[in-house]
Amino acid sequence: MTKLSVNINKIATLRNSRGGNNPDLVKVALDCERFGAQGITVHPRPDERHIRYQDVFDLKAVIATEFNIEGNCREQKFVDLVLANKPAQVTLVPDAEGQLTSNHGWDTLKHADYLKEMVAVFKNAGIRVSIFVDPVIELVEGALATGTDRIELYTEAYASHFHQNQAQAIAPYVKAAQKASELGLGINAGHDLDLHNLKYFAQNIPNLLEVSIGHALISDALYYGLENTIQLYLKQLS
Ligand SMILES: CC(=O)[C@@H](O)[C@H](O)COP(=O)(O)O
Ligand SMILES: NCC(=O)COP(=O)(O)O
Repeated sequence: MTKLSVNINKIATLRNSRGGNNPDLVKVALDCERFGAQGITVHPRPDERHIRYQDVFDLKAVIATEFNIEGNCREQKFVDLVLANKPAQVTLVPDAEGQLTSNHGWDTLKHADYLKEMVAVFKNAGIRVSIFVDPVIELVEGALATGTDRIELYTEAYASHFHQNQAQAIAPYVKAAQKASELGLGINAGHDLDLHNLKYFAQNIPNLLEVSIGHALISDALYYGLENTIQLYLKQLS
């Protein structure tokens, strides 16, 4: 079964736009769980433009499903935040300073020693680790050498090519996932997954453990409502 983790960054973006507590991030997270989401994902960024560091503490205190914190482990503040909260999973993303959104995975070969060190820091604290990677066989092999439990396949390229040629768009992901499975790595995926492209992805990627979805899901909720939207996404995964 593939778990749906709802990324609630966009709820925090909306809240922050007026400075108050509407919408209430913690309430939305609890509602996502109540409506069937099997996890909550946040991706705090150093400028706290959406998720604030305090949000992570507030969420950790109440979340009953899987809590996944994504971010840049080169920021000491991020490392401290994760270690203080001990989520079920940390996803290491190589964010550049000030970037709009995540736009690449880790070069697990070039940064092998550094990643090995960071994976050990989190695993020693009992936190499952996932490394964000592009769908490239050599990078999946590089991930194995870091000691990570899982990889998260960066799906932007799949999503952007899906409407032109589905088979071509998914081909590198199938190969990367087959390699990961062969090596015993767990497989997550995310970025720009939506109601159009999710089913095909989930049907074609072997052993897909989890998808984290934010932007499209929260946008769809404007039309369908949050409860219906979560059900629609779960249906794509069933
Ligand atoms: C790693 C990933 O693909 C998502 O977490 C994405 O980066 C969301 O971050 P933003 O909401 O800041 O775009
Ligand atoms: N890890 C990907 C994620 O959490 C959500 O990305 P997106 O759906 O907002 O593109």
